[in-house]
This record gives sequence, C-alpha cells and structure tokens, in this order.
Amino acid sequence: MALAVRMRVPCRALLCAGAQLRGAALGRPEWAAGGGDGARRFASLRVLVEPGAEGRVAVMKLKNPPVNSLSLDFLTEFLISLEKLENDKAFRGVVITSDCPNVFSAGLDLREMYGRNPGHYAEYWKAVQELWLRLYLSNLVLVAAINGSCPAGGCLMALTSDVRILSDSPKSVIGLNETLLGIVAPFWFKDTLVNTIGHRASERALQLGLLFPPAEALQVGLVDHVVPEDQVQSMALSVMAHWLAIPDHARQLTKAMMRKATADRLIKQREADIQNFVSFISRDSIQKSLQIYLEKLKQKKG
Ligand SMILES: CCCCCCCC/C=C/CC(=O)SCCNC(=O)CCNC(=O)[C@H](O)C(C)(C)COP(=O)(O)OP(=O)(O)OC[C@H]1O[C@@H](n2cnc3c(N)ncnc32)[C@H](O)[C@@H]1OP(=O)(O)O
Repeated sequence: MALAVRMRVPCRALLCAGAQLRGAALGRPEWAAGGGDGARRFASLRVLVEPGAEGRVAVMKLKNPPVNSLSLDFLTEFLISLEKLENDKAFRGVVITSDCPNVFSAGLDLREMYGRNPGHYAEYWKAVQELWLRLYLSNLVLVAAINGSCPAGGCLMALTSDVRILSDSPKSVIGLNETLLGIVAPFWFKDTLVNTIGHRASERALQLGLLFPPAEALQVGLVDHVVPEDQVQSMALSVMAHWLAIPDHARQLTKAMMRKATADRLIKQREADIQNFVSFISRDSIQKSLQIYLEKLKQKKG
C-alpha cells in the first residue's frame, strides 16, 4: 500500500533530477555531508538536516532567509531532502522547523508569481504541487515545530504534518490568508484545511483570510499544542516519541487511508490545476493585486 501511494505521485524523480541539474547549473555546491557525529547529517544551501538525539528522528531546518519564502530553488531543495529521508530506512520521523527568527515560512514566494512568464508559473506550480503531495503522503511521521509566523503556503506546509506545535509568541500567527492578497486558495489548500478544522471553520477562515494568533489557532484545531518558543523543539521531539511508539506499518496504512482521497483529487487533475493557476496568476488584475501587496510589504519597513 505504501508503495502504491508513492507510485501514484508522478514525475517526482524527474522533478528532483531537474532540481539537481538546476543546482548544478547555478554552480552551487549540492549536498554536503557532515563530519563527526553527522554520518546522516546533510545540508543544501537552504535546508539543513540533522539527526535528533535518538537517531531515528531527523530535524529539518528551513533556512531561506529572511522569511523562508518558498522559492522554486527552495522548494526543490526541500523536496530532495525529504526524498533522501524517505529513502533512508534509519529515519522514521522528521521535525520540520525554521532557522529564520520569528518566521516559520512566509508561504509561496510572491516573486515567483509576479512579473514572470507562463512557462515559469507552470514550473513553479508543479513544484508547489509536488511538495504538497510529497509531504501529505509521507510515510514518515512529520511534526511541524512552528517557531514563528506561518501564513498561506507556510500554513499549507504545516497542515501536511501529522502534528503541529506552535510557539506562543504574538508573531506566530497561522492561517490561509490568500484572500487578503486578492487571490484564492486552490481546492487542495482548502481540502487540507477542511480535513484539519472542519467545514464551517474553514469557510470562515478562508473567506476572511484569517491569520490566527496562537490561542485561537489552538482553539480552532489548526495546531495541536502551543508552548513557549524555547520549548517548541523539545515538545516536538516528545510528541514524536509518542507517535513512534506505534508500529510503522499500521500507522502508515492508517495515514494513507485518511489522506489518499484528498491527494488523489489533485493527482487526477494536476495538469488542469497547473493550467488554472497559470491563467489565474497571469491575469492583469491578479498581477496588480500582487504588485500592491509586494509594495505594501516593502513600505512596512520604511
Ligand atoms: C485557480 C487556481 C488559483 C491559484 C491562485 C494562487 C494561489 C496561490 C496561493 C498563494 C499562497 C501564498 O503562500 S502567497 C504568499 C502569502 N504570504 C504572505 O502573505 C506573507 C507575507 N509576508 C509577511 O507577512 C511578512 O513578511 C512576515 C510576517 C512573514 C515576516 O515579517 P518581517 O517583518 O519579519 O519581514 P518583512 O515583512 O520585512 O519581509 C522581509 C523581506 O521578505 C519579503 N517577503 C516577505 N514575504 C514574502 C513572500 N511571501 N514572498 C516573497 N518575498 C517576501 C519582504 O518583501 C521583504 O523584502 P525586502 O527586504 O526586499 O523588502
């Protein structure tokens, strides 16, 4: 079953091969294995993976400063890291956290969706789909240690985890705020949210583009625990231990049973979803909304 689920995600190998080629073409070092205790430690420019204390858990630190926006290069490095972990039988779980202060992830990189050509939009969206499918159907236990702001695509990524731990800082808001940008969360973003907090709460959250502060995120069920910032990672590891007490095969089959229909909905219409995205994002009105939003972000500083 696990194999069947994996095989349903098409083009992954191609995408990853493409990512490696792109990395090589950019003249970057690709993957650096750590020395000393880090037999299984590896890093790319934007993703650092190190074994947790017990070895069977990896801690994946996202480090695409300043805000971990999900650029195409970052997405592909993230995908390759995940693939490596999935293929390494020593690992059973991954804690995903941020190396950027106060921000887990600012979501999709707006610069990938503004002022580019249709071919670029298609390539970008395919990578976004791929990361979502990969995370959502992962056989590993995924725990999101959300140590900062987590809007839109950042929230989507966190929602693919099995458990979410949020820091209690006022900066740690989480939600799918797409409507605030004048854009619409695609059906699979919506499905992921509905599967987590239910239909009515999702309807309200999506239409209003709500970014929930920690106490409200906990109340609505968007996160499972809220803890002080310095305890986010230790809490994540302790929750992980609980999940790893369950035999993998039973847990994995159960996870697939719960998530397969949602993933299949996208898998069945991936190409159409890419075309919808390209035509939506290319509209003058949407480009204008993105431009205004990007300017607002810049002005915030001044
Ligand atoms: C039919 C199909 C339809 C499909 C429709 C499309 C659906 C696409 C869905 C989109 C989902 C998304 O994820 S869109 C992205 C949404 N993200 C946000 O709204 C977050 C925006 N950012 C912030 O609110 C803040 O940056 C922060 C709270 C995350 C952090 O605040 P902080 O004060 O620490 O940092 P700054 O705001 O000063 O930002 C620093 C720097 O980063 C740039 N930045 C921020 N976010 C993004 C981003 N998402 N993409 C690209 N760049 C980003 C910001 O402009 C600053 O840049 P400069 O230093 O150059 O000024």
